[in-house]
Amino acid sequence: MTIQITNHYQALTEIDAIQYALEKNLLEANQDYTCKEIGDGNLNLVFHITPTTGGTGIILKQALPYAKVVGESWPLTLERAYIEASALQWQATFVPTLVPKVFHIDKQLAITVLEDLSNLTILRTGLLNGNTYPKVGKDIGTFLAETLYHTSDYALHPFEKKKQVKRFSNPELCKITEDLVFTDPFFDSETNNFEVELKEQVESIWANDLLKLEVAKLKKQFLTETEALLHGDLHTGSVFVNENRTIVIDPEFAFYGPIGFDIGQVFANLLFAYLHHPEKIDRLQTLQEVWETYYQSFTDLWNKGTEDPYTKVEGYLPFTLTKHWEDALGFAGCEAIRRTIGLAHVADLDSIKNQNQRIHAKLVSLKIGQRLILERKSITSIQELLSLIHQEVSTV
Ligand SMILES: Nc1ncnc2c1ncn2[C@@H]1O[C@H](COP(=O)(O)OP(=O)(O)O)[C@@H](O)[C@H]1O
Ligand SMILES: CSC[C@H]1O[C@H](OP(=O)(O)O)[C@H](O)[C@@H]1O
Repeated sequence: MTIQITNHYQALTEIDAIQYALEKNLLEANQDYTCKEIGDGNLNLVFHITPTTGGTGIILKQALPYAKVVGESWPLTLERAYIEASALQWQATFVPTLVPKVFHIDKQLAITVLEDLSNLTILRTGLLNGNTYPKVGKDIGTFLAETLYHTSDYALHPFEKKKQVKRFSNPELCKITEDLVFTDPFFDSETNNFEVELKEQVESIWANDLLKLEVAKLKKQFLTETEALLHGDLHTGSVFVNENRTIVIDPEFAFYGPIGFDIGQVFANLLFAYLHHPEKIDRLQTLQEVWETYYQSFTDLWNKGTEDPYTKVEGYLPFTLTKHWEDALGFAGCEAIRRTIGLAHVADLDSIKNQNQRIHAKLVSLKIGQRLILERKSITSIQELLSLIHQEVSTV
């Protein structure tokens, strides 16, 4: 079967993907290739095309016009593919070694052709398998500081910043987060999914108006603040690693939002890695390194000079970093709760085979999630955060 390369969208097959890449001169013509669809995410097709003789190939990622995890009943804009590719290209200007190379973009077919990273491991998988990655905390901290600072009002002229806010308007993907992270888990919604053993705890969340008021405030921030271009879905399944390299992939949820959202998602997903392997304290050391690197790198970028004269005013930098910290804790709390009882779970918790241990880990996640939301303004240091985590792991 061959595909006509037209302006009309069609979802590719594995054979189509090879032909497409050959026609676009993305592969050498005088070789044979094999192609496998390897997408394990919730939304897209990911084709891995390699020479039949072996070795590195290319990745062809194509958005489907619906959410793959649910099916055609959940239509989804194809424009997200272009947002993802554009975010990767912009991020590459700040952190070229921390994002995959983009070889080709096709807006009509919602295709992005990317560097093949299959010799690396998805961070979530590597951590679940018991591996440790000494560089990853610093690399993610650097990624966060560089991408968030350089796309913010601190670094950009206000005209340029507002142009970028428009360019990265991503309402359909934001709506997924608004529903799945901030709303559904806090109400008795159909999308929720949790074990019966969690019911009592879940119902106490649904009945807790004080908690819901704080989540409402966090959701409002997500809806309205345009601090920087966020990755928007920065969990450990969005990071490739080996001992030497860290590569952040999959920014299809990119949009202008509150800086603490990206940081908080990283915090929560490292917490899940720790809850899976509570004997592996390095997961929390990584979390600490993410924050400390972020703090130092953001400070250095700020001190080098910014667009806004107010950034020279004493107290403004600590005020800003305190806001990022408090927001990160609150957003981490929402992520902890939604990945435990909402629609999209994480393998870190779901794959714990022993039933008692799994339920314990999930109860801890729910408890920590609630405390981070409620106490985000009174947890003032990384040490306090780590003590809170240790306390909950040993007492629930
Ligand atoms: N550049 C790449 N190199 C190798 N494998 C990749 C690459 N990008 C994605 N993958 C594989 O495809 C999977 C899904 O990719 P991802 O971008 O997370 O898709 P989705 O947007 O559907 O979540 C990843 O978990 C990884 O296994
Ligand atoms: C219906 S999308 C659910 C969920 O999936 C996205 O994550 P992934 O990167 O695994 O595709 C995102 O976190 C959404 O909230």
